[in-house]
Amino acid sequence: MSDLEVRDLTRVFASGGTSRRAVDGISFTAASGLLTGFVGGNGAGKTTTMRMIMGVLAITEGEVLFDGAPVTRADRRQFGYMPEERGLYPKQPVLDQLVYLARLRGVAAGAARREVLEHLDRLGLADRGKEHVEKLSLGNQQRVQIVAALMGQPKALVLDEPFSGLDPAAVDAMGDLLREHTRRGVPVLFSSHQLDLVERLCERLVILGGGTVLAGGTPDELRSQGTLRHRLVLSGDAGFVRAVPGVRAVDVDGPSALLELDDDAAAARLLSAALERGSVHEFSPVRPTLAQIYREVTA
Ligand SMILES: Nc1ncnc2c1ncn2[C@@H]1O[C@H](COP(=O)(O)OP(=O)(O)OP(=O)(O)O)[C@@H](O)[C@H]1O
Repeated sequence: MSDLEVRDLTRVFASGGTSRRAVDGISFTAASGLLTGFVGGNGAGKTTTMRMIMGVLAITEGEVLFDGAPVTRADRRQFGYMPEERGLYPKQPVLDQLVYLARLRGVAAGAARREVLEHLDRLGLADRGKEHVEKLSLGNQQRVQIVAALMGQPKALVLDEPFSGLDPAAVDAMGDLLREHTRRGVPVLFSSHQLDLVERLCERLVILGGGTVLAGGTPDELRSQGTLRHRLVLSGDAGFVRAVPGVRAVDVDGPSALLELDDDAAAARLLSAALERGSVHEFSPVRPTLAQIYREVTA
């Protein structure tokens, strides 16, 4: 079991006499064999954290552990990394670059070629190997970047926005590929702004805001911390709910309303007011979505 762990990690950027704590004492674990989603608004500190994990940016304070020990340069060479700035050579053929990268990770020549061709095929790029990277569409360049990070059976994956710009078929292919790595026991940490996708794929989540960890856990754990809402569906118009004490209308649309209730007494008031006006078709709790949790913790 090789967890990737960050402990009290801090990065301060100093310039022109001012300093800014872009990452401020964060701790979390990307556990072995699990997909951990790293989410947070623009400027939350995700890229800075990933760069410190990979050693491309110096750590101001704190540490990164791999398999329980401080991460070494040799460990990092075995990590698959997809940096925000990407970094393939635009004027070189796709296949040559990927084989070269796989060889750098210690894969023998024949095996490297086979591995690259298989991955290109799975991401729908089987016939593009001879093309220069710059000739590909942005989405296809992104696919090539993904292949670059996955070569050579990496021991951990750190992927900055790997899903951005991918079409739904590529998202599915990518999800399947990442699962194959978690099945080998590899920790996978990836950042994303697509909460629906994170909710669908991840076993764990870390929500970052202003350089600190705002919340973390499994999607179910996070949902259970969120505000429970109720859906009310009536025979007539539901607009009256706005005037019921202890009831907050999140959304009212004709006979249907999504509500937050202060307590049981508010629920009782709401139901009796509804029944006075006609029949109640539905009154049920609504599980919070990850998007709702995200809005609550980052508010
Ligand atoms: N080299 C740098 N010098 C100074 N400030 C920086 C530098 N790199 C990042 N920052 C600042 O650190 C903060 C965190 O940025 P970071 O790129 O880590 O956020 P992010 O969560 O990845 O955002 P996004 O979702 O927009 O990519 C921002 O305020 C950013 O301006």
